[in-house]
Amino acid sequence: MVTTHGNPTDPSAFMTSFHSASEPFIHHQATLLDKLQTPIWIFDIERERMHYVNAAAVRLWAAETPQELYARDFSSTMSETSRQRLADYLPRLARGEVIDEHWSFYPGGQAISLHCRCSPCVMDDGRPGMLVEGLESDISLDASSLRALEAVRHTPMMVSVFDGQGRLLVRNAAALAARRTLTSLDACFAEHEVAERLIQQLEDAPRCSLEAIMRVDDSERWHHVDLCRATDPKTGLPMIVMGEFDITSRKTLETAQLVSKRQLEVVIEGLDVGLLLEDEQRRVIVVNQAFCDLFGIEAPPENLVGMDCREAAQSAKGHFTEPEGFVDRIEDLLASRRKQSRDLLTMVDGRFLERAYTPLFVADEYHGHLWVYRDITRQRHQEADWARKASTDPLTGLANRRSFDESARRLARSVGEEAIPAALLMIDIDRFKAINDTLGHAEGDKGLRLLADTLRHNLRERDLPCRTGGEEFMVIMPGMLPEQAEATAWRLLRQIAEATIEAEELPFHFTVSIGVTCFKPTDRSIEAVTQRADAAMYQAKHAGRNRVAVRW
Ligand SMILES: Nc1nc2c(ncn2[C@@H]2O[C@H](COP(=O)(O)OP(=O)(O)OP(=O)(O)O)[C@@H](O)[C@H]2O)c(=O)[nH]1
Repeated sequence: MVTTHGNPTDPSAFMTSFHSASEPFIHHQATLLDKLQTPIWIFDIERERMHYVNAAAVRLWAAETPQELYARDFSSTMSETSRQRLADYLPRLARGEVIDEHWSFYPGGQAISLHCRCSPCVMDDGRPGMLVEGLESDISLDASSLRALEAVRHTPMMVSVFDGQGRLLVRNAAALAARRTLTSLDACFAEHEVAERLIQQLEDAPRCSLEAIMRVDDSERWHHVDLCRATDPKTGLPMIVMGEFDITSRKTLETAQLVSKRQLEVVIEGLDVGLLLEDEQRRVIVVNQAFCDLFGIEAPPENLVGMDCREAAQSAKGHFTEPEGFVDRIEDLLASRRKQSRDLLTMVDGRFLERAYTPLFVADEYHGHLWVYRDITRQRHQEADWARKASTDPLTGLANRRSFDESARRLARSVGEEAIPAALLMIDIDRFKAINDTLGHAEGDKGLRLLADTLRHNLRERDLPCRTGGEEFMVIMPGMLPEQAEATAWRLLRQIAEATIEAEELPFHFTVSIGVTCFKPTDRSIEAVTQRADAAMYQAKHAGRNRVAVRW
């Protein structure tokens, strides 16, 4: 009927012996197999059918006769894990491998764990079959032990058992699937000497756990590894039981998080803005070096983590020109919570800080707030410089036409609203063309600068002298009554006439004509007042120059 061969690595030899055997001898062999106490059977894995079963094996399935088992449809009763195990066997048996594993049987409710040696064989129709010998029969286990055994067998955790020296004794399906070939504990670890260290460690402690890079069939993976010391119940020899599960995805995620956290720290440290992150209790979560530098804090930023920001604000308020305003504004912003905002802070040492407040919400839940402080002193100075340049005449340094227009408009408005007096002078150099033509343009410029200096040094602080055209100047005089304005005009006229310009060839003098007027509440525009000043100035020109004329 069926024959197995002695050398499982050579299935063809088995076929030869089968065909050369005589019928009676085979029959005799079958009878002999029934006499054995060792359960033996041949299973057709592909069809999930029993192909042969000896008398000792029949009882494992609680059957009365072999025929009963030959007729049985195992596919309907077989568990998915058992089917998977058998499917794994197929290629291994085809390679001629002999597989030693435990299987559980439940004849009549009794639990039996049997050490099965599974060898390849060829069945009558030439297809591959699996010959099983139950090597240790009748190991009766109580139900809970068996359940534990089954759990170990089917768990996705990789369970391997080694002897005291780390040589592999047995392992479950998951451990087998991870590493097809394995002989020692040492071969499990990617790093050398880890196994040796762990074996030593287990001499002092009953168990240990670690996360390690492990070698599996095709690659290296991160595993969580639990090792414990045990004793073989049969031999009394020490054993090491290792349980492993794959944590590669978690480790990859952790590494990515670690990298991005570090990157974030580097970015925060690299920022030249002071950054302070507070939690909802107003405790420091993150602060950078730039923040410490801005406030002259000598301690390293990490020392500030956990600090109470309310107290810190109180002790920092002295840095600001408006200390109470600094603290009150913080409280206002925190009370508003949802609004982002920017403030300008002026420091007592002359610096300007811009402070940005950003409340932090995660999924609509308030998680504290971020303060970003930026030193904008240079920017402010630059802006002031640009503004000054935009409103200053480069030759004389006096306010230019644009600045004159703005100031005159402002003054005209307040004269209209508050009825305060204000005067305007228009000053024009007499016969300036002749100066340019005879002495040259550069000498003419000296005359313009001298006139500017004379105005700058002989007017009140609140008066605004402007160069509004080539050789035309205006003076805005807030609070000045008409007669005072006229007197001032005559004084200036004399001072200008007396001034000497140190020219290259010969020192020279020049005179000016001045028109005087005042701002009136009835003026509809600044053009109205400038036209009056202009008319007065031309009046002075026509009257012979070097004089003051008024037009009220
Ligand atoms: N050097 C110099 N001359 C200027 C500048 N801007 C205007 N001028 C000159 O100022 C002169 C103005 O001449 P005019 O408008 O004819 O009047 P004026 O010669 O002063 O005679 P009156 O105003 O009638 O007394 C012109 O020669 C211009 O070239 C400047 O920035 N520098």
